Amino acid sequence: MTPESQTATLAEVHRGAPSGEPLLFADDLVAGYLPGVNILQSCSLVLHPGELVGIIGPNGAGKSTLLKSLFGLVNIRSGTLTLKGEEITNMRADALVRRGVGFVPQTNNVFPSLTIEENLQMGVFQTPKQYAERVEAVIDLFPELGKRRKQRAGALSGGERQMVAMARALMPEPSVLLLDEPSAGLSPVRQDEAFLRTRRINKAGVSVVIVEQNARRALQICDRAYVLDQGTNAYSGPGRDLMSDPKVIELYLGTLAADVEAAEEDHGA
Ligand SMILES: Nc1ncnc2c1ncn2[C@@H]1O[C@H](COP(=O)(O)OP(=O)(O)OP(=O)(O)O)[C@@H](O)[C@H]1O
Repeated sequence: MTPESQTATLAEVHRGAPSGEPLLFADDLVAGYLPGVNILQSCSLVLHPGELVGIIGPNGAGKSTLLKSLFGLVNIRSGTLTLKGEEITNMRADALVRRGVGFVPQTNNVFPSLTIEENLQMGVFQTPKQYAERVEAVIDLFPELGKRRKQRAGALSGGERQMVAMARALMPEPSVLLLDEPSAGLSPVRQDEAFLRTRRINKAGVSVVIVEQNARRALQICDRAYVLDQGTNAYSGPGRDLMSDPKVIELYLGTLAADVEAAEEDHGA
């Protein structure tokens, strides 16, 4: 492959990505859980400073697996992962936290027997002195948590737990935040709040990668997104471009909303 054709291919895989050195670069990852079974076949992603990048795609496409491989939780079998130009392939999660990467899992993401305050302390267990410095800035992003610091996390609703998990991940002041389906299991209103909160965190200077089932909402808030299918990159581009791309609509977003509207118009509703 000539350097020119390689550049063309890269531009296609990362359509719409800014130029310059990426903050995070996953290049051609092959990864999986069980020996001999690759879930990610050849998967790439770049995140530039200040970006909010989405990962969408059908069930089982490997979205969460890609996110976990960025945080050292799934074995990368080939390909490379770099953070600010330094290789971090298969680096352990605790080392990644020290380098400024935060991760919010989709489920089991709080310590239920600990209070909100203690959960936030766990976020900086490697650097406990940071707690006093960071806690008020983080509570500013989640004022609801400030009023309930002594409440046990196990007694909170799904949406409130999600807030605690995000707040805990923000305690060490990460430069990259990896979010696995922050809207999962929430009511539509709470989902909207989760998306707006994600955007606010991004605007506060944290670069974000978000995996989402709610593809339309994710595309509305993301600068760019990757559509995965069967463990590999299917499409990519700015969120709004993907939302109006007929192929993406047909295969991944569904046409139900448009169909319902058309049917209602036909029936004079
Ligand atoms: N811990 C695990 N051990 C073995 N296989 C797993 C494990 N976790 C996920 N997989 C497999 O990896 C594949 C991709 O799963 P993944 O959770 O990454 O998909 P996804 O795109 O996030 O799907 P969804 O939108 O349904 O959450 C699936 O076939 C799944 O069965």
